[in-house]
Amino acid sequence: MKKLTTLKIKSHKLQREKHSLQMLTCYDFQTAQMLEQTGIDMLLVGDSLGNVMLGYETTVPVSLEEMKIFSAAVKRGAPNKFIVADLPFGSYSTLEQGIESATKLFQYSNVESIKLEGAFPYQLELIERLTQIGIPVMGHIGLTPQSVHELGGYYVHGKDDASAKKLLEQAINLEKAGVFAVVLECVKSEIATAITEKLSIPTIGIGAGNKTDGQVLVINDLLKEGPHTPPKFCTPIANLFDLKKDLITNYLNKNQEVAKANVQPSVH
Ligand SMILES: Nc1nc(=O)c2c([nH]1)NC[C@@H]1CN(c3ccc(C(=O)N[C@@H](CCC(=O)O)C(=O)O)cc3)CN21
Ligand SMILES: CC(C)C(=O)C(=O)O
Ligand SMILES: [Mg+2]
Repeated sequence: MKKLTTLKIKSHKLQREKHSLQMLTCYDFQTAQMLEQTGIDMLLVGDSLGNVMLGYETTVPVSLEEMKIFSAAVKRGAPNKFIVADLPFGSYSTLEQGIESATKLFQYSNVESIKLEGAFPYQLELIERLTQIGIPVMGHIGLTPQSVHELGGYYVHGKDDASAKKLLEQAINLEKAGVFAVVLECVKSEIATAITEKLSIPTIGIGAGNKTDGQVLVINDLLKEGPHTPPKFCTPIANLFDLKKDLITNYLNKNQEVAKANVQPSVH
């Protein structure tokens, strides 16, 4: 399968009845090697790596250096996939800082594009500037986890008229600013559908119903790599945590038996 391009992604609307854009997060070399051999459209080196790879409570502590290391590893494992890397919290707090951070992440890791959260005026300007430099940008609105402390928690957005109107405006502004696609995270299904109808670029949903142009999930949630139940919008297709735990436990027990059998019984 040929690697996607921003041009192909932008024209996805023309064939959206035929194909849903499928995206999963990926953080490491070997998982990237595995996904490289699947039909997946796009990989996201999400700042959710802070949660699932590094054990941070939120995505807020994730640094640009960490994003650079994981993004470069994923690119080495999946050179023929279209890769998006998240700009982390605090790396695009001003226009100039955002340009510098995005350039560093993009150039170092060699990924195809970057993603940033929000649609405030300075962020729209940042998106315009980045696309002018040659860095494709994916937008992200609704639940923007980097703002969890400001938002006051993880919840579904677009529940009332004012919030729904704001989301639609943000999505339209992002498209005007030049994003090639936009993530709608935890957006009320009806609003996500309305945004999807309105935009000419694809929408990628997570906890936003099933009418978006594509879907993204955290791969560790999908495979249940951790001990806790994933967010309710994700139904795991496996339980790798228990599977790996049982395999290792069996291996340890077998080794103990072999070790015991090898020891000469002591004579009393
Ligand atoms: N492992 C993981 N999966 C994710 O989907 C994810 C991350 N990490 N880190 C970054 C953000 C944060 N996200 C989150 C985090 C928590 C909820 C959550 O607690 N949801 C509640 C429902 C909240 C409500 O509706 O009020 C749930 O029970 O699923 C949702 C999305 C999505 N992203
Ligand atoms: C949940 C997705 C959209 C994300 O931004 C991440 O994994 O960091
Ligand atoms: Mg993210």
